[in-house]
Amino acid sequence: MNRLNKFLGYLEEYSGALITPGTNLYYLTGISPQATEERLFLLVINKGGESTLIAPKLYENEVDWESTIFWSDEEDPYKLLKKVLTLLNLTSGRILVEDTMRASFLINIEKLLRNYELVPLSNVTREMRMRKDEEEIKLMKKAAQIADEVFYEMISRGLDGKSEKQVALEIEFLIREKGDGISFAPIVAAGENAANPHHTPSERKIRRGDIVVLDFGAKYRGYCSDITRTVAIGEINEKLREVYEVVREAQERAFQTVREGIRAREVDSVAREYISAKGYGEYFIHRTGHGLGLDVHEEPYIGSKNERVLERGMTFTIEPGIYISQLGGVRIEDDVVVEGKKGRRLTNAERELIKL
Ligand SMILES: CSCC[C@H](N)C(=O)N1CCC[C@H]1C(=O)O
Repeated sequence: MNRLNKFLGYLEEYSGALITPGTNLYYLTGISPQATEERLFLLVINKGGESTLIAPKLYENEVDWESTIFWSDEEDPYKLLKKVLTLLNLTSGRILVEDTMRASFLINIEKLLRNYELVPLSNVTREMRMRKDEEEIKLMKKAAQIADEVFYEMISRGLDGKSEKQVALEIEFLIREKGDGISFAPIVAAGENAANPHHTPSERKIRRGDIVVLDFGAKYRGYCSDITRTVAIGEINEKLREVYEVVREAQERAFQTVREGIRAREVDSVAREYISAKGYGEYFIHRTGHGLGLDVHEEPYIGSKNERVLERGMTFTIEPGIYISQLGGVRIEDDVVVEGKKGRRLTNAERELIKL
């Protein structure tokens, strides 16, 4: 059964859906147009499966959908939408709306949907997308392999003397060469900057004695990888060496607990309890991981409150970290898939501390 038909199966309590471009539209239809932020590009679908795509004329040669109305810059797309809603018998009820739809579109659309209750589309797609099939896992494995390769290429080139920004650019270039794009802007955080989990790469030069956090991911046919490795430039301070081993062991223990039937929060608590027992609990300031797929952050989140029971085919990261202001930080992250009684790592780059 194709994904759109499967989606229709979930629409019992809804009249239909309004879907703008993004990972849900791609997942359901394969349509993934670029640069649609400004002009309305909208798939309207009713629970019977009838649909019309309203798309800017700029995409005429690119988009191939059974029923499409192209609109030119001189036209008002909302007048077209009004007609389409009537044609598809979408006049009242509950309608699913893409969560990431721009407010400027939503404000205009709401005026046409006064009798509707708008419901986030993710209420349905979250459930569909959380369990990956074999084909999706193959694509994620490929995205993960690219991340591993880029890591090894970067450490063989060396980091000493380069700025964080330069390293981030090199990572991005390598990813774009090998895959389809980056999952997110690479994080390169050296020395004291490694204490900021989402550090923006700066002009700071990497030098001997630094610890360096490298966090990046590749996209392959839409699917993301996300890897973090922390390396040492020469000899690093003893405390950071200790912190590194605590994080490495916490990551390993959390990974070893992954299996079908366990709750997401239980994986989080294994990493968290270990780090706390070693005296660093207050420095582990984020969840242990997040689901990964077409989006770099999606369900299942591996956090202390998530009661979600893990199932075969779910994919997520395991990435505990310890961050100490003024000193630095360590994070080690792998992408993992649940395979029955155990998990399998999709990223496999060395986890022992690498000294460059
Ligand atoms: C999408 S930007 C952050 C990417 C990074 N790999 C990441 O997911 N995290 C870094 C700190 C924890 C974790 C997060 O939950 O943001």
